[in-house]
Amino acid sequence: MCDLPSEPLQYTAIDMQHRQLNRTIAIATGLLMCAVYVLYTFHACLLSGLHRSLRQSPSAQPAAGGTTLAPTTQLPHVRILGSLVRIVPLTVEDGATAGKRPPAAPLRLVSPAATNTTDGSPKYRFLRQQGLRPSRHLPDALIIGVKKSGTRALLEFVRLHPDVRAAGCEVHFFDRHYAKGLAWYRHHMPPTIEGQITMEKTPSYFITREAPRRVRHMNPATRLLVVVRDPVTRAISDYTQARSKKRDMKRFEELAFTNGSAGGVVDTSWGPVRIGVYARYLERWLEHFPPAQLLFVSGERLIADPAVEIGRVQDFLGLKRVVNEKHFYFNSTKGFPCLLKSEERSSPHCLGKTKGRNHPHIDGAAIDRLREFYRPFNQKFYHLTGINFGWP
Ligand SMILES: Nc1ncnc2c1ncn2[C@@H]1O[C@H](COP(=O)(O)OS(=O)(=O)O)[C@@H](OP(=O)(O)O)[C@H]1O
Repeated sequence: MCDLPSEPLQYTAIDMQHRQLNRTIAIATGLLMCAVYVLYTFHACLLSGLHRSLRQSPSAQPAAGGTTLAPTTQLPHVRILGSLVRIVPLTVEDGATAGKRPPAAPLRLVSPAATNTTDGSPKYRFLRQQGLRPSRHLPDALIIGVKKSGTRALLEFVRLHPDVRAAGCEVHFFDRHYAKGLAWYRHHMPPTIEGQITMEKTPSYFITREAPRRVRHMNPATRLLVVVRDPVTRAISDYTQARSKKRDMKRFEELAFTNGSAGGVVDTSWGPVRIGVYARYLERWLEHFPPAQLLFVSGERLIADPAVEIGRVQDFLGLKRVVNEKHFYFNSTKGFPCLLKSEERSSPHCLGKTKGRNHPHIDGAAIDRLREFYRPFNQKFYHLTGINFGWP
């Protein structure tokens, strides 16, 4: 056990009293600060609640309607296709609540021939919420042909334009389904909003005898796009497609010439050969449409320089040049221009595998003979169109 001096013992007792006092003061200060904080928070809540109820009071509501949305005048406006559009929050669903909204003025003058879409996809719901009423219209422009010349590429490229909407598949109205009537045809068109043009492509229209008259009957102002390609490569492409469906097909040379070889007469009754006599079909179209209503697109240039051809197409359709070289890249594996993105896909992609097939080897003499056969028809076609396509 150790002995401690008495003075140090006395000092420790005083020190403990001081410490006790300090602790009491610290606790009291803490309590005071808490009380001040609680009072402040309560006050702030009270003020913001008052402010909210003032904003929701009837005098602050828009005159028409009585919607729970912010007053109409406070909604942001944006310009879409040259029209001022009120932006309504997307969270408001169609139905009872939306029905209370003040009616938005339709921006499209819907023609009596148009059918309102019932498409419930988010895109159209969004447009309806903006007061835009998408509706289906008969085509303003048609890609009428020519089969295997690049018609799909042309359609996919031109529909990159935001003001173009196109039927995805070939509708075959003017050749196979004409009896079903224009209402049937219109129903196959995509919904559009004001300022957008409707397009469709069916390459067999070009060679359908009744098609020019029927298209004119639908609308004499219809713009017609014709993609053309060297008729010899077109014939081989046509044959390649047919052969892909029928494995035991005869060789190209056997079908293209009456005696089965290049030494014989060109068999113009065979579809792949006959279709390449473009001038013959064009003359029929020119009986019903003025030349200014037709645009001829080079299938070769559509591959070599798609932006240039699409530039011409946009001008012809009266569209701003939006689709340009920035939309394309050349895919060296495929050997064709492909798209960086499209309406359907946001990643780079090429046309399907049925476009840009490998062609079978065709005897050189057969090709020469076919070139010779087409030459006068090509000249006539150049004369009718005023364009020298430069086919060999
Ligand atoms: N970018 C691009 N990608 C792939 N293919 C392209 C492209 N541009 C033009 N082409 C050429 O289009 C040819 C097919 O023509 P169509 O689309 O008119 O064919 S169809 O009539 O609709 O069946 C197709 O013919 P084939 O090469 O014989 O397959 C192509 O040569």
